[in-house]
Amino acid sequence: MYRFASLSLLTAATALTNDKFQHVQQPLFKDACPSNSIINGECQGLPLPDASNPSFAQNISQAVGEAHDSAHKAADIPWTFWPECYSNEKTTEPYCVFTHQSFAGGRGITIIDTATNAYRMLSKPAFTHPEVLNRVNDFTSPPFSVHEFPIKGRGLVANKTLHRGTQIFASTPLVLANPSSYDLSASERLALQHRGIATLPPASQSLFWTLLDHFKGDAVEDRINTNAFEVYISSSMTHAVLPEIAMLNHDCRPNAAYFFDEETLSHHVHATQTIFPGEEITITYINNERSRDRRVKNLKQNWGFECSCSSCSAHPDLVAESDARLAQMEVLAEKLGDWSEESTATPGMAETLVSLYEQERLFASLGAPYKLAAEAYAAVGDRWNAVKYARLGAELEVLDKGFRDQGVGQMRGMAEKVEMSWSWKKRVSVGRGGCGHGH
Ligand SMILES: C[S@@+](CC[C@H](N)C(=O)[O-])C[C@H]1O[C@@H](n2cnc3c(N)ncnc32)[C@H](O)[C@@H]1O
Repeated sequence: MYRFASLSLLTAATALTNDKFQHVQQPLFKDACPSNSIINGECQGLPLPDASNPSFAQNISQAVGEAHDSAHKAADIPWTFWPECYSNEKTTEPYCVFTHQSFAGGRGITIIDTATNAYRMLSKPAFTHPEVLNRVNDFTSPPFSVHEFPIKGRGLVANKTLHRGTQIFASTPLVLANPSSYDLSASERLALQHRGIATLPPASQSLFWTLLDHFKGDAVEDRINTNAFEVYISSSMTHAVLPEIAMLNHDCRPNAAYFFDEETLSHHVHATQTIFPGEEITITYINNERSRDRRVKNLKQNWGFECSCSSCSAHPDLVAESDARLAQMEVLAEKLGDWSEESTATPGMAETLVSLYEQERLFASLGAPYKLAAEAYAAVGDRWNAVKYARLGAELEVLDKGFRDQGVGQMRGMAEKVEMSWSWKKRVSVGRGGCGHGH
């Protein structure tokens, strides 16, 4: 019997308090009181940061309450708790834990990163213009319910019809953790992670503890590793834990796509095809334009699970047909991407490529073949088909790459003024037949 529950009704595990994690670092400034730490004649134990060039004391562990008081007393610290920081000979800058409890209307965020990166994030509209998050983290009437599946565990199931382009939800991360913090010793890294979770607002801590811990290692680190997504902020890759999107299971033929918007620090999930009530909403964790064996291996190696989606578990005869189509797609994409004089690419090839994606049910990935088709038609001067595919390409790519993506902008520009696009009549020449309709 399947069990349905709304996301907000998920049982929350008891949040760990910071006390549960015993940290044994000795304070470096044990008996000293730095001159800029004396407030109202009282020593705060840690030097105050200069907001424009913050430098926090390292390798000191304060109790959570103490860290809160220190941050509260300091006039120029934007964080709710005084950051705990560690460094060693491998790190170029200390790694700290920065928690901001009022971020995103009180959902809070904890950032495990260098002060340089954390303050860079702090300058994003997500912090400076909180109203940009007004429509984010709204789960009052979600278009899905949580459902327990055999083998793969919990997943999200649509409770109403979702059409292509419908936003399913948008949310901000609870944790942003720079993977370079692995340069710290395990005890220091875990100290930052545990402090990060223990200092989130209680409701967000509870959400964190509902997450799956696939690898059964340290309770916090395991939940981060099982559920984190790689995102880029100011060109720097970091791991984002988003508890709602972490409920979405993988499918090699997904019906939803997501992107991370680094300005608003928010993750957006949209339907890429019609999803009917009762259908599971799925995303992909990997590149699906690979053979079945490569996909299965990738999921096992990087995510640690045996893929149970329909295209992973299909009959070997069907797998062979699918793999043959995927191989044909690779050849066609390569030919269409050849802009040399010797290129044999035609709009017909682009139509075949689009059709192969559809036959493979790779609807969420159609943006790429649409773009190639738009360029192939533009290259022979076929305005209307070029515009048709440029619009379709922009529409789908935006769901996967975001509103600010350069490629999306290019497709929009092409749909607007195809004659100005770089590929316009690129494959029309006397030597190529010159009739304006390709080969
Ligand atoms: C981000 S979580 C997804 C939510 C998870 N099912 C839960 O109960 O919290 C990723 C984990 O879900 C499971 N999973 C996701 N997609 C799967 C699939 N297609 N087949 C088998 N297991 C899957 C794996 O255990 C994987 O490590």
